[in-house]
Amino acid sequence: MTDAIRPLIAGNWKMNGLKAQAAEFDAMLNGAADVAGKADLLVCPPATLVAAFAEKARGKKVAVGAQDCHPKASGAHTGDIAAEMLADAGATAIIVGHSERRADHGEGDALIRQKAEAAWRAGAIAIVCIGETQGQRDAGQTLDILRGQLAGSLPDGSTAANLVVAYEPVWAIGTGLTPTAKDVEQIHEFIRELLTSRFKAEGAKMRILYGGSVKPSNAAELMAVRNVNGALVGGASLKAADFLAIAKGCPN
Ligand SMILES: O=C[C@H](O)COP(=O)(O)O
Repeated sequence: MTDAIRPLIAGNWKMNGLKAQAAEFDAMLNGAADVAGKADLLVCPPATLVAAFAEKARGKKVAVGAQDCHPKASGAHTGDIAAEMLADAGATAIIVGHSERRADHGEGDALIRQKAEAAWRAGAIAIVCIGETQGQRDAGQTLDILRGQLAGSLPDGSTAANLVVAYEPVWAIGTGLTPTAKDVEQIHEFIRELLTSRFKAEGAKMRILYGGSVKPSNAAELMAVRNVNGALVGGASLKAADFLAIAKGCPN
């Protein structure tokens, strides 16, 4: 029964956040108990803040994650960060394949799959992002794109415990635009069918997050959609009040 899946509200701070923003994270920690009945909370700050946030979050109801990792565990890869390093800093989940990494760094499905496996190797959950661009949507290619990204990015061995899928239409990210609830329902149902077909019972239990301009004013409608098991939140996750309000919007 997919309806019994506990929602996850994950905040992706992207390339935002200095030590001074720790006060906003403190406010999230303070407010988390009020929304704990609604959803699990995860904040993915920039890598520079993972260790400090994880230390603050110890014993609290907010997990700390990271936004990307290198597929290898160590080696001569200047500027890169291994999943093991992020886990060592306290990250329990790692986002991989975000559309901004696909676009800015030319990351493809095969690399993203290796990164998801790297997250597992380090003991972290992989949050694998998929989503179509505006051009692909206009060309009627959305389902083909999503099918291909899922097939290529998700490793064999994915389970409800080690993998989360985040559907993020690229045209909805940071634009204030969102698909209609009906569109989200159809696409999440399509993703669920593919997950169940490949991963059987585990696929039926996997979380499928929606991401793209989620905010307090639209969270309740989006989170009530069948097969939407939480959100991957960008801009609105930088403010504790908005992030917590989004979690409050999850159905009981
Ligand atoms: O990872 C988060 C998504 O890219 C959504 O970003 P946004 O909430 O700012 O649209």
